[in-house]
Amino acid sequence: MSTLCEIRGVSVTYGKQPTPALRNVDLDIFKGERLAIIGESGSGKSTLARALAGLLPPASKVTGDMRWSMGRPPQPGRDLGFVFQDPSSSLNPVLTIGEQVAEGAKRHLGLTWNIAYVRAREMLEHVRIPQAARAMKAFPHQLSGGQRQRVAIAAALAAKPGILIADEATSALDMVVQTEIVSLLGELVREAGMTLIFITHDIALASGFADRVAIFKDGSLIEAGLTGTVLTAPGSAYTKALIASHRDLNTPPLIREGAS
Ligand SMILES: Nc1ncnc2c1ncn2[C@@H]1O[C@H](COP(=O)(O)OP(=O)(O)OP(=O)(O)O)[C@@H](O)[C@H]1O
Repeated sequence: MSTLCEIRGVSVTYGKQPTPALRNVDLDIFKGERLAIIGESGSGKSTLARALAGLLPPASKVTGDMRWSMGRPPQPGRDLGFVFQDPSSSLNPVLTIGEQVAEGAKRHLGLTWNIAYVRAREMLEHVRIPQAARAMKAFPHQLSGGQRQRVAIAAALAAKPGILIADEATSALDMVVQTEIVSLLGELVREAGMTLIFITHDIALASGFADRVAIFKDGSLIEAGLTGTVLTAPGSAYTKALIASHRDLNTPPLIREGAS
């Protein structure tokens, strides 16, 4: 696989904060992979996502290099789609579902409203919103949380970006809907050949579908590698503890006997 982005020595400090939120991170992101960024709350996962998307607040200080294969940072919305934990934060409450999904396609692909509207409906069908034609005319509050997240995914993908960042995109959903959305995301990125950066605090969820995992703690990258390798032979006591904390009676094993 070729490299999409080489992150080298990247540190991020917000405003006047005394300590950096991200410290000296070295990580490669490969084209077309599903990479899970895993860590507990405050470990710097969202900071890394915002740094990759160029969406850090203006007062933050970034040092180090992010070398993109296309020779420039991706343009949010066009080259890179973002799905957040709370779809309400990315969906406009006073626009219909159809208008907001069409908006990205219109703006970034230069489509007319009519064509963008057709594309929006195709996208809603693609993310399996029931009765897509009807949903086009609905407002966000008229849909369930899982359906709103499907709409947010459709909006993020409307301009056909090559990269999708899902930042705790399923954390607010119940287990069944969470599993459906994760498998939908996996399927969509695979068929479009996109790169997925999946940010989560849940190592069990990530282990189900990520090609590689990167474990963060207190702003530092602890280790990164193929999912099976990191889970079967973790290189740090912290990763071992994270894995162990998921081995309880309510959680299925991360690695099944005999799985490769
Ligand atoms: N805009 C901001 N201004 C100041 N500090 C911030 C800002 N955003 C995040 N931080 C701090 O940076 C550190 C890393 O936060 P970040 O949101 O990246 O972690 P995270 O792993 O994504 O956690 P969570 O899952 O809770 O969002 C935390 O200490 C947080 O308080």
